[in-house]
Amino acid sequence: MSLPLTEEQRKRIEENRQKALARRAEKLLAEQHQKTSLGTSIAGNPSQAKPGPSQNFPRESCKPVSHGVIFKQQNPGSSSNYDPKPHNSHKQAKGIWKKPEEMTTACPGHSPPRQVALTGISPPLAQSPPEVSKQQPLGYELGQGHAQASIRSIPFANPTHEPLAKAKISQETLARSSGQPPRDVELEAKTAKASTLQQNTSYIHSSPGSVTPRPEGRLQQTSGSSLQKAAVTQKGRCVRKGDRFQVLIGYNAELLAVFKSLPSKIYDPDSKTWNFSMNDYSALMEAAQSLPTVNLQPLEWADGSSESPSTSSAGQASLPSAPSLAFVKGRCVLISRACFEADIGYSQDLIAVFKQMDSRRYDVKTRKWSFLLEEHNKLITKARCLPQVQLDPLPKTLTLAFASQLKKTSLSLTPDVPEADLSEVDPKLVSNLMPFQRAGVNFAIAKGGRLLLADDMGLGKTIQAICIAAFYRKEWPLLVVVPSSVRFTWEQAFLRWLPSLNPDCINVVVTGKDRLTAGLVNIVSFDLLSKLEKQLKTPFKVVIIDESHFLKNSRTARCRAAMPVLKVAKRVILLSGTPATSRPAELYTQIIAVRPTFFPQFHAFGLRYCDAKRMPWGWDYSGSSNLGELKLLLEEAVMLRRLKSDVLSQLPAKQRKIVVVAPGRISATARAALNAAAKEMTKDKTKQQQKEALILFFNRTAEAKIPSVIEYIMDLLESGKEKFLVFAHHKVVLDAVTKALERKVTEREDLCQQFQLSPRHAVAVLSITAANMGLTFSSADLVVFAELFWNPGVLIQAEDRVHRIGQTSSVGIHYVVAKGTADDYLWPMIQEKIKVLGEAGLSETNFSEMTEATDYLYKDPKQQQIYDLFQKSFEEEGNDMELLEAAESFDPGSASGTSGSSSQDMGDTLDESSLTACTQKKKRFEFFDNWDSFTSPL
Ligand SMILES: Nc1ncnc2c1ncn2[C@@H]1O[C@H](COP(=O)(O)OP(=O)(O)OP(=O)(O)O)[C@@H](O)[C@H]1O
Repeated sequence: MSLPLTEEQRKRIEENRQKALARRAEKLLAEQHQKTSLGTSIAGNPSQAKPGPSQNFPRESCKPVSHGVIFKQQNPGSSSNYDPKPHNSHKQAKGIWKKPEEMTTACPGHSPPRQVALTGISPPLAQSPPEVSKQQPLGYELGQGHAQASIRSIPFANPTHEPLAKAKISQETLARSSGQPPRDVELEAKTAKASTLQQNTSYIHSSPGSVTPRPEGRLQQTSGSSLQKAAVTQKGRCVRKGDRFQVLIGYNAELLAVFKSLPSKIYDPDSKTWNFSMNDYSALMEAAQSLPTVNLQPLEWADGSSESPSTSSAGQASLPSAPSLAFVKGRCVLISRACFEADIGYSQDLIAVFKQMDSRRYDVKTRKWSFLLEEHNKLITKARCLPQVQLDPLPKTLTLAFASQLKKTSLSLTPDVPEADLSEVDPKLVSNLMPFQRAGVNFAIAKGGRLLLADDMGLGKTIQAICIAAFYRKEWPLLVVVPSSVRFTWEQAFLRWLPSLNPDCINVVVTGKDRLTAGLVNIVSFDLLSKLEKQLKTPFKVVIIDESHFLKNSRTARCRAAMPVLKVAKRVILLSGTPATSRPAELYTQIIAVRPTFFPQFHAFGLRYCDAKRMPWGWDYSGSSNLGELKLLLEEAVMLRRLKSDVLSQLPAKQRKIVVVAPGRISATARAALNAAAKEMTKDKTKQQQKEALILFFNRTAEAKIPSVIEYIMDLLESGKEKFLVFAHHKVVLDAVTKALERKVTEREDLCQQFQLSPRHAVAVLSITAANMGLTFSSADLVVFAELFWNPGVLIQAEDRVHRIGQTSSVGIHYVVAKGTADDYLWPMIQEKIKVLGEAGLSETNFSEMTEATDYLYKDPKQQQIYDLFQKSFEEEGNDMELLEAAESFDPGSASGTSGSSSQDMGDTLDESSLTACTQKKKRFEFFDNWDSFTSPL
């Protein structure tokens, strides 16, 4: 418990205080003489008075960045606020600050900081606009003085709250510039004295006249050294209180007057303490420093560091004669293509500099100043002349990326992209490009063939990538790195869009023994690339990476294999609908793959965009910060992203895609079984025997496709496809997919770490025949058919579970087909039937025009025989049920492979009323793992 002061002690305190005040008044007077003579010339600085061309400022350019989310922000709150974390620490930032190359300019028009401060009609709060200054109750100058400046506290607008004796001349100078009358220093000194003696002020007093300091504010008896702040100093400290801070200190009348003058003051009668918003922090610390009887420790941060050495108790030791060491630091942040803002605390000197910028603009809401990029270097040069201010410039990467804006050569809000000359590219491809796809190709070519094409799913990244690569055809051989399950789909796309390309020139790498450079177009999976990369003697000049977010983790074998290839390539075309699924750190490898000179060190990127935090175990880069700026940088120099909603008018309602799965995934046993079944069909047999052979072939197809189907679904999940339906009709396929997804759900926690899978993932596994009607899944926009069905009407009905009223997006429909299986016959049969229906005006759908493999039809006579058998068998009345039953009961383990126990009700379609029952119906209708998310969009 603290003891009350004795009469003797109080007398001595008051004497010391009076002495200190007198010394300060003297010093201020002497100093102010000096200031007035220097300050007058600067006061007339015309740049300050004129409003500046801020009206010319492109308004929209300062709009916050909106659509096109490329990742989900983890801690959005951290992005815009002043960030006192390690990277901003005084020590570290100072290192940057002192860099010789950044100090080259000899500070044109350099004037001592105190002069700038005196001329500025700065508002009392860091980010207040000039107009506000007159209304603010706190009128003292928050000096950023250096060694000669000494204390420059200027009187309060409200004299009853003046905590300090004021220097008359300083006062006059400020009053002149702010249009206020000069004040009387002596009178104010008296007022200050009176206010100090107001012992009945209710603060943390227990009784009038007796100070009962809190433990933190225990009165101290000092040694009386001349270097000490005052004979008796009241110690206190600032502590965080939510987004505000609280001051823990004993009673001090002067400090109390300061408290009362701060706009954000709140007194908490319970704790008997005052708290303030962070906006008032610098002002309070500044004022507290100039009080000889107060020793206020700055806020402590989580890492135990103080905010600024200037506000440490050591910094106060030499008061009152020592200068204020207050230090404000902050950084420039890009807010649009054309402008940046200063994210920094209050400094009157700095505001004076801001006011010298012609393009200055003040945002009353954010309380931040912003400027055109062309004034960036000017502002930084001037700010560097202020010893108490550290305003970090935009990172070099940004100044390089926005060089044209910095040099004032372009102020447009969107980059100008010239039309590329595509006369050398196959006309079939060029004429089929949708307008936005053409714009994508133009963008890529304007960027020298290096970009991350991050269009939404299904917008045709493949056709654009092929077109971009074809533009650089003279630089081929081309390397295309893709997820394993889509290697053959890419082959089909090249065949479709580049008829000029000889099919033999396409090399799809299927095993670790194949050559990576055998073709003019070489298509390889990520995993095989890591095995074969050593084969590369001469580098590929043109490289496409599909699903480039597979490279997001630099420690994976995929990434380690691909990055060196990309580093030496001249053209790098990255494709991904989801370049990052959860955090900006995932973008780093893709950014440097496109622009190797950007952020050569990950740490610098992490500090700026990943909210990097130092932890006991190292740095944590899992957060996010400055996302608006990151988006601007990406859009300017790295990435092009359009959402479906942006280009919906150009898209068909349904986009069908045939996914040709790898024949290599079909096991030797399954292949043998398939071949045997196919042979049976061509033998001269009875109708019934032929039908049985067909059923067997059909069933073996299902079995053979299982690994490829599962691989494709897993790739979709890893590619960030969040919600989709999978249709199949063989029980074995439904079971296998269900099982694989169940495993995935169980493994989710591991997978979340491995692939950063979204918790929003939801997959519905449905039987084509049991769930093709009556249900609505319009919150999904992707349907995968793991198997084909001979009746296109049933397929279209199944497609329409997603494509129906309520669906506002274009729907992607992927048909998984495997060469050398029943799909070879089913697919052409479906196309044929659709065509007939279309001609009769019964169907609007044209499968063949909408899909890659238009020539997916085998014309050898034996195959024609099988095809005819398919047509016959599947068209005959009553055969549907027989085939379905066979599909349901197919047991791959059984010798014949044609039958098992015909168990469940087949072919029954579902309506809404039976929905609940169906969700229970195992193997027919499975959801992974969020049924509700399909019916009510997330
Ligand atoms: N201009 C076009 N003309 C005809 N078909 C097109 C065109 N653009 C895209 N398509 C078709 O749309 C479907 C989807 O295209 P693609 O697979 O390239 O999309 P994507 O952007 O790569 O999607 P994802 O991210 O899902 O892989 C394909 O079947 C493709 O052939």
